[in-house]
Amino acid sequence: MNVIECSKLTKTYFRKKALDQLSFQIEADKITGLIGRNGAGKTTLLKMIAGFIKQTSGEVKVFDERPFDSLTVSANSIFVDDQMSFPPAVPLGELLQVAESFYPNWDQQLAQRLFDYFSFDPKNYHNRLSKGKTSTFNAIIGLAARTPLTIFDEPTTGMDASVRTDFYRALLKDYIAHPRTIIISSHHLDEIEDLLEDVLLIHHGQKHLHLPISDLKEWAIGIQGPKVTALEFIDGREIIHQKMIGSNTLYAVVKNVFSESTLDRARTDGLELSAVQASDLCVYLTSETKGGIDDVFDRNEPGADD
Ligand SMILES: Nc1ncnc2c1ncn2[C@@H]1O[C@H](COP(=O)(O)OP(=O)(O)OP(=O)(O)O)[C@@H](O)[C@H]1O
Repeated sequence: MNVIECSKLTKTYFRKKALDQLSFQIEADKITGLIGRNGAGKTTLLKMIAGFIKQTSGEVKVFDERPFDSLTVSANSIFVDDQMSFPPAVPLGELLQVAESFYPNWDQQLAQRLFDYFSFDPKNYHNRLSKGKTSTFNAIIGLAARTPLTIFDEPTTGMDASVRTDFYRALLKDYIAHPRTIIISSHHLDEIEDLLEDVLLIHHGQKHLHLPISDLKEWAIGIQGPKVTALEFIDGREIIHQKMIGSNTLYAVVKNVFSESTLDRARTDGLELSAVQASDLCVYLTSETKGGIDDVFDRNEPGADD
């Protein structure tokens, strides 16, 4: 069963397309990573799924309903980000109690254990928390709510490395015990790839790839060797990424559509073949063609050559 179905979903802000004809489905009880560069449209998409904003055109269905203003969707989902707001006068300890009345599947014991583990003071207030602590508290709410659809938009903003690791581990453990549909957006696929079943990669508001993480790991292949041999081997293929190593060795990434015998021949010809990390592949696929950061510094001053 699909929990989310998007068809030609488009969102335009002041004539600029934040989402452009996005079509995909997300099955129930899967963890999907929504990956994309800054401004790719991740938050816009997630807010539309949560029913916070309306599309310009196309269709989005969540639990078979249009999510905007849908009671079903709001009762069965939670949207966790660093902007979550809570009543400012209610201390954190009481917020956990109040949350219980909002979410039918709320696990008070889990919430309290995580609250204590991360050393929250029940008498403190949400608007006095540091950035990382705010994200951690919000993540606790998101986990303990156990809503059928849980949306985490960059949930680890501000968390330090060990808290991020703990959070992802808690998420995985709770998901295994209580499977539900989870979408988690991030720029850092490497941090979350062990959690994920599927990856949805978006770029400039468009779907780039939507596939199981296991397929993504085999989607491309790295080819390294003498420049002429490597170029001959990948002739006619779309080069996703390339760099020279020294003056004569080329490393190139291309889509892995080769047969085993073709790959064997490449090895015999002296080419080294390697897997491409899923996170690196996403970076290559969404890189902007404006050179590297070094070009900003290496470029001559305007008019210097005049
Ligand atoms: N309320 C708004 N008004 C105008 N433009 C907006 C608004 N919200 C988002 N945008 C634009 O839509 C595009 C997508 O933004 P969005 O926040 O969805 O991207 P994102 O992938 O979540 O980015 P990031 O990773 O930086 O958080 C951007 O160009 C952004 O400037």
